[in-house]
Amino acid sequence: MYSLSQKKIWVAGHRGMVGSALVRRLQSEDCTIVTAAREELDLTRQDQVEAFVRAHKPDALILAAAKVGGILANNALPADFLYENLIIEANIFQAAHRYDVNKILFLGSSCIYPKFAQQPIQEDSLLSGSLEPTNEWYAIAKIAGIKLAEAYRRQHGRDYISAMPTNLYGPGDNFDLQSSHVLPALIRKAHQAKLARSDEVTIWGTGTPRREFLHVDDCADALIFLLKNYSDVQHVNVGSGEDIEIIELMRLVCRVTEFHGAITHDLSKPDGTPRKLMSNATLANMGWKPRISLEEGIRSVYEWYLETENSRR
Ligand SMILES: NC(=O)c1ccc[n+]([C@@H]2O[C@H](COP(=O)([O-])OP(=O)(O)OC[C@H]3O[C@@H](n4cnc5c(N)ncnc54)[C@H](OP(=O)(O)O)[C@@H]3O)[C@@H](O)[C@H]2O)c1
Ligand SMILES: C[C@@H]1O[C@H](OP(=O)(O)OP(=O)(O)OC[C@H]2O[C@@H](n3cnc4c(=O)[nH]c(N)nc43)[C@H](O)[C@@H]2O)[C@@H](O)[C@H](O)[C@@H]1O
Repeated sequence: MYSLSQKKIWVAGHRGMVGSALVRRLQSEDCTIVTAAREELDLTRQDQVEAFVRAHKPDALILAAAKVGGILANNALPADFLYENLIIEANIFQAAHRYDVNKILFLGSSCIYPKFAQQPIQEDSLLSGSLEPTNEWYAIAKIAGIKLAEAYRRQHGRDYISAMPTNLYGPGDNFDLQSSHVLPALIRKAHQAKLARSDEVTIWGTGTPRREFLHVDDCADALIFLLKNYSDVQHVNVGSGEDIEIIELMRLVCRVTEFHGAITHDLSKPDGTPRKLMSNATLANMGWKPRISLEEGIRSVYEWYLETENSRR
């Protein structure tokens, strides 16, 4: 058991969707939260990362900073997704070890697993097959992050661990229709179609791929649970244990947003991996489970979207 009491915890990426959920969750712990905005600390710059870690000497850090995006952004910007994520990870692990930060929680993603991995995906299917081409650049960088945690543990005895969250959603998500993940895009599209009194709304691809979703507040809770209770070389899946077809997800979003038109398909856009439901047995066996149902989560995010709509335009 790792106690957070009186500890200094650096949340790297605290302005992002996951980072801000982690800050909310850590506020109920007896710890000091350390943060730095990108303007004062660019994590792609080794000198800046070293100076920051040397100056602040956190007891632990959670790496929730990354170049992140949906299927189209991943496919369109392979160099950015590979380079930025690799260098952020390399800088942070190196500086943490150099200045004696003994605890890191690294965040990967369910896209690290082979495109046709057996479902539900067990942690040990990593590197057992080919990756999904639309996100292999990001996946390779995330696999490197897992291996950095493993390597520093093996070579230097560091307590560095990795968690693989499934597709996340929640307040603070990116609603840009080109670069976002599917759920914020569908909420925005359905809402805009309702306002425009349109007869239809368009989803990308066939609608047959299945995805697993977890509310970011459940994810943050699971991550703090792991930080406190887990110390091993094996990365841990963080998911809800349930998945849904994209077309069904759109129907659910239409119900929540009260858009009653038809759903059409843009087949020029990729489907990506057909299914990536992760096994959540490792976390469940440790006693953690999610609390927010998908419908409840979508309703609360839609409320958040409406409240913040004006500030986003
Ligand atoms: N969203 C998902 O569905 C999902 C699923 C699985 C895993 N994850 C993982 O969760 C983590 C966080 O994702 P997220 O959804 O919260 O993404 P996000 O909302 O885009 O947040 C990423 C954060 O990283 C910061 N950042 C990126 N590059 C930086 C740099 N060079 N220097 C300083 N800060 C930098 C961003 O800063 P700015 O605020 O300045 O842009 C932002 O605060 C990532 O590791 C991701 O792989 C996310
Ligand atoms: C969690 C992240 O998942 C990402 O994969 P992935 O689930 O396919 O990424 P998403 O962009 O969430 O797309 C999931 C599925 O939803 C479909 N989809 C339907 N309509 C839309 C839409 O309007 N916008 C978007 N974005 N999708 C849409 C999309 O074609 C794909 O089959 C990876 O690229 C990342 O690397 C990361 O792992």
